[in-house]
Amino acid sequence: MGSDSGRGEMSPDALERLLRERVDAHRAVARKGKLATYIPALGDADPLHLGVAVCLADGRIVAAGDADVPFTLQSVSKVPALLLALMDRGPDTVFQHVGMEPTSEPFDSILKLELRDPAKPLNPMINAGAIAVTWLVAGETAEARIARLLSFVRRLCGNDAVAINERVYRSEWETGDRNRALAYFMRAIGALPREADVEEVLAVYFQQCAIEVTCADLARMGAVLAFDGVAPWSGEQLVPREVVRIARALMVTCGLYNESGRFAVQAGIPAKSGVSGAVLAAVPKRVGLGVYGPALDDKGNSVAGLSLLTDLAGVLRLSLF
Ligand SMILES: NC(=O)CC[C@H](N)C(=O)O
Repeated sequence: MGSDSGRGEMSPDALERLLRERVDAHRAVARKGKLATYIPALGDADPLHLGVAVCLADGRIVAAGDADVPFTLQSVSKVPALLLALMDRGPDTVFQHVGMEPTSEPFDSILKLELRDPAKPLNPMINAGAIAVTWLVAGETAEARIARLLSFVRRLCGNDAVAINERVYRSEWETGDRNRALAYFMRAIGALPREADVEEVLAVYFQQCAIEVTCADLARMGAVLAFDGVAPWSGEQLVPREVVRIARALMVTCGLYNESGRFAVQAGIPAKSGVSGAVLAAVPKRVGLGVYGPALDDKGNSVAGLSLLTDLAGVLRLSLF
């Protein structure tokens, strides 16, 4: 693994040994967390699973633990949705509809919106902001927008087989009252325009959350972010550099909701979590990481996943700061 911080190279074999050892050391941390059962289908996961994959500068994947267990993106999908909306509309338009400030509230909070403080969602990494961003993704119909998003995620993951988990999608569609309330409230206060079809926006949002991947897919997505929009396995520029820069900044400040500050201090890596236990991480010019550990802490972030990433950030000197 390339390093510009004086550590020199670590061979893929040595990295794999390190990952295996660190995964084993952090498995027990999962016992402190709980599955997200407010989306009933997520309750079927094994809370003790823990997997990690690293995508290197040459596109190679090194993985350990339960890295082959599939899981849904959930809030990790907020990153590709933001990238695509920025590419479709440009930053000026996107940030007319969503802010760029961190939150001290949980990811699904309505509080700040109700106080109109400000009258648009705080940032694209919380549910309200992501719903606004999903609405900004170009496409004539809900079907067209989710099709564009899915094909974009496939490109970022370097995997054409990535698909939507219909069971997880339906499970959230049937129980997603809180997101429904958020989205209708947003339309009521003008944070979504009057002409927005809220049910359609929610259909796209719930489907993007239900896109199913593995740790390797997530690690490749992280690598595209780490290498300024270029896919290391093909050399293709998938996302403009400036758009990637915006996404990485928001991942550092907002990616783990009201736990982003602690993680920035302790690990210092741009990251985005999801309630499935997914964590996407991107270390600029170094590596992309995908972590899966479905037991969550009280902020809704993978408890063992974050402790594993914090540990790896220390051992491999990955902190930006
Ligand atoms: N934090 C998350 O991963 C939330 C995503 C989930 N689909 C929701 O909207 O509630």
